[in-house]
Amino acid sequence: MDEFSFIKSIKPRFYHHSSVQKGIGDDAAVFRPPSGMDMVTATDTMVEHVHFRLTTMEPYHLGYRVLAANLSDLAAMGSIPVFYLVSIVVPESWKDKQLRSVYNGMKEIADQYHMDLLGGDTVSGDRFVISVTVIGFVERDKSRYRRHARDGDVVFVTGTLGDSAFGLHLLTERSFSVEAQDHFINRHRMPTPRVWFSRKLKQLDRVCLNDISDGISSEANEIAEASGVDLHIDYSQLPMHPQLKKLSETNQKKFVLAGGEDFELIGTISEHNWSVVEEAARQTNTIVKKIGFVRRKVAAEGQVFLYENGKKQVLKKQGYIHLR
Ligand SMILES: Nc1ncnc2c1ncn2[C@@H]1O[C@H](COP(=O)(O)OP(=O)(O)O)[C@@H](O)[C@H]1O
Ligand SMILES: Cc1ncc(C[n+]2csc(CCOP(=O)(O)OP(=O)(O)O)c2C)c(N)n1
Ligand SMILES: [Mg+2]
Ligand SMILES: [Mg+2]
Ligand SMILES: [Mg+2]
Repeated sequence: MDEFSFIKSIKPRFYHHSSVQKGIGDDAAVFRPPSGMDMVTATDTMVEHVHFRLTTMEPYHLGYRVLAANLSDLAAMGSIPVFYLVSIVVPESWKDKQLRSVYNGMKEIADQYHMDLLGGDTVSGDRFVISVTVIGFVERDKSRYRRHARDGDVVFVTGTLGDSAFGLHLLTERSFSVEAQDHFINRHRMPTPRVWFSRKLKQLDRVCLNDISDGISSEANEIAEASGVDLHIDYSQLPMHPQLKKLSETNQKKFVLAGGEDFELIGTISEHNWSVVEEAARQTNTIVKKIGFVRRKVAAEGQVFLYENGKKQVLKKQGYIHLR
């Protein structure tokens, strides 16, 4: 199938959002943003051999996951997902069926949020790359910035940490005898962006949120830097699957602190508003756990301190870093 018939085949038959004036099929897409809302946009790319291998992911998972990663950024801003655009680089060896599966994976998660595919770009190249851009809306001035942490806040995190990286480890090491292995593999291939949880916080004036793509050590530091505060985190409070508790200390820390790709949220909020977080978690079936608190910074830059067995140490950014 050539580029043009492929584009025809993925063109949506209808749009969920009547604000779409022009979707796929012109030089660009056009939509009318609702009044009283701010527009939020993010983009994330997945590259073969960097973010996935076809030995550990089906094309369907690839599509699901790249959109989930983008939705996670919209969740971290407190926004409602609305539109997405997709650019692909496709090697000649790829079959039509594989490409279609990628789009089916994206559609699976897009439909959960009534998102419309508005456009993209198709080119051939020597390895598979997929880049997704998402567009969302958020009530004016209610975006959840990394700079919103304040002295006295509690620090919380959703879900459990390290599951995705442990899932990838099981897939690449082919060590398939671990209890609950399907849980870990599924968390790696089809992560859940915490969109509904973050939307339930919309009544609050201030919430600081960041999504965990690189590992909590990295994202906690991003909050500390952006807010100019210190985050104090208790290692024993970090939520983890019982299976991860059985690992050696070094391995456990590698997955939990620096594993990344969990697409959970780390946030801070005033102690006074904690009950709203608990209620949001209950209503959306999300696990949420307090893991520490925010204090005024003690050095020129905000830092993260990790407490473990009575010892306090600086927690540096460790997650996944490109262009090293
Ligand atoms: N190549 C780039 N050109 C322009 N902006 C970029 C580029 N890469 C990242 N950014 C911007 O830098 C910020 C941090 O990006 P990133 O660390 O990828 O965030 P996230 O982990 O949430 O995806 C974002 O505002 C993102 O849009
Ligand atoms: C084959 C393979 N190797 C390694 C990883 C692990 N990995 C790749 S990129 C990454 C970090 C997240 O990706 P990035 O592009 O930094 O996302 P962003 O922070 O922009 O959301 C991790 C943990 C993987 N998923 N697959
Ligand atoms: Mg990014
Ligand atoms: Mg992010
Ligand atoms: Mg990253």
